[in-house]
Amino acid sequence: MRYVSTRGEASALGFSDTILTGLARDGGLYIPEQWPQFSAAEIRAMRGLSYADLAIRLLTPFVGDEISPAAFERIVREAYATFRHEAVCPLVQTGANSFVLELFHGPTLAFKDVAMQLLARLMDHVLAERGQRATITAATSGDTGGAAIEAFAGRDRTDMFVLFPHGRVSPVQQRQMTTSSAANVHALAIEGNFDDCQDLVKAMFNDHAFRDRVSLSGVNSINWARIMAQIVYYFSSALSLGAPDRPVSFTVPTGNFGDIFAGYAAKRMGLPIERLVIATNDNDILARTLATGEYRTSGVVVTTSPSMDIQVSSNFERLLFEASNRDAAAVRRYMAGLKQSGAFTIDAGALAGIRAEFDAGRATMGETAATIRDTLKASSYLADPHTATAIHVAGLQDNHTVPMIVLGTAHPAKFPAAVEEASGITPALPAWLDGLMERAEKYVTLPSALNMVEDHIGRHARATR
Ligand SMILES: Cc1ncc(COP(=O)(O)O)c(C=O)c1O
Ligand SMILES: N[C@@H](CCOP(=O)(O)O)C(=O)O
Repeated sequence: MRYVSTRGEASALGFSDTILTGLARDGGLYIPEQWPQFSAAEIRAMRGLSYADLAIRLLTPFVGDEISPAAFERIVREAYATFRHEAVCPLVQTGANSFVLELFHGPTLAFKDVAMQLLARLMDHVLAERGQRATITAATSGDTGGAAIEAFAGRDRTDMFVLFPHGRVSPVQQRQMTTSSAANVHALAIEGNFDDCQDLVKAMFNDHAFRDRVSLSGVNSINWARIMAQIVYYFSSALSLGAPDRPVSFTVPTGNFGDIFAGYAAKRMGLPIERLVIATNDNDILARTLATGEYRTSGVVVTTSPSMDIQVSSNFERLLFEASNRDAAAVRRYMAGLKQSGAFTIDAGALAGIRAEFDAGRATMGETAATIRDTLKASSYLADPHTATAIHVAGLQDNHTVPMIVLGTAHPAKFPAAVEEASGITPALPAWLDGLMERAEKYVTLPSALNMVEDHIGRHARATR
């Protein structure tokens, strides 16, 4: 399988180079040249497979022959053995035709673990085969950083630099990023918001001299392997409800658009999905875009679902590429508009294509709190604030004829203050995180300034030439 850039000006790459490269050299995101196809009979034959076996079956076409089947199988099995639930991503029924797909049984209690546990092992394998080292960056609004640190801590071939917005993550999220004792882990508190962190990471990739000097790589969902790994749970949950003979819909709490784009990819691969519903918090840029056709950024609002406090939704670029029939020039035009004026208008044909697949809705903080309370009362289910935004938005949809699966993206104990205020219950961290809040923290605070961040990374990265 080859991968092409959404901006059409970077060379196409194979799987291993794609995952090490992160952002394409033209600033675009890599996407497979074609979508692997699975027929209804092939999907039916996946029923009953373990999560790891399903992942091997679905992901092998993306990897191709660049990693041996035996090594890939070992990597997948090891990645999912880190999860504390036998099913890896269990599906819980919360209503007559409503389900929550729990994606938070990995080591850091967030859906990011599903992809990060796999990606870290894949990168390690490729770097070891090539005898190389890499400097890995991640911008985080809270969860990606913790998952990345957990997955990469202690790995000899990589140094991990996580940029998080100072004072804007939950205390549990912060401790997960700042208490690692691994020498290859560096937590950087940036004086700004998540979009500033993400801009810094993209700017480092676009500074080719710096990028080459430190062998820069990235594990945000700009990295194709993040999206790829997340495709599997769309299949696993739909299969358990009767796919391919019964379609399902998904509502996804959305920020950087990576998780829901994986659902779109699953559909392109043959999984019968009726609707993909984007759920936002008060940072509702995507809901507004679907309604008006104009993508217009505004200031980030601080909410009780901080991981979704995002304005610039990176993976929307992948959808724009697909919806405009892979017209890279159109994507370049949209992205130039975003850079120059913080806005662009989607062409009518592409917008119609997006609306044919997606719906969108918003949950305010008040609606999110009420949903946590009401869901607990109605179904004895305690949702975290991110999952609750999606439960609220799922309830606004009028098509209830097919099962609605809400993606449960974080454990409620990651956001105890918001959950307690809404429900009166303080969710406890699982035993394996005992003592997390008492451990000593280690991080540096930096202004949102490219030269200072590059200087810090350049001095600490072992891959620096
Ligand atoms: C708990 C949680 N829910 C939802 C999201 C949004 O996911 P995405 O950025 O893939 O849209 C995030 C962060 O990405 C998150 O950490
Ligand atoms: N919500 C994310 C933001 C980064 O998203 P990513 O999926 O692109 O890594 C977070 O929790 O950090």
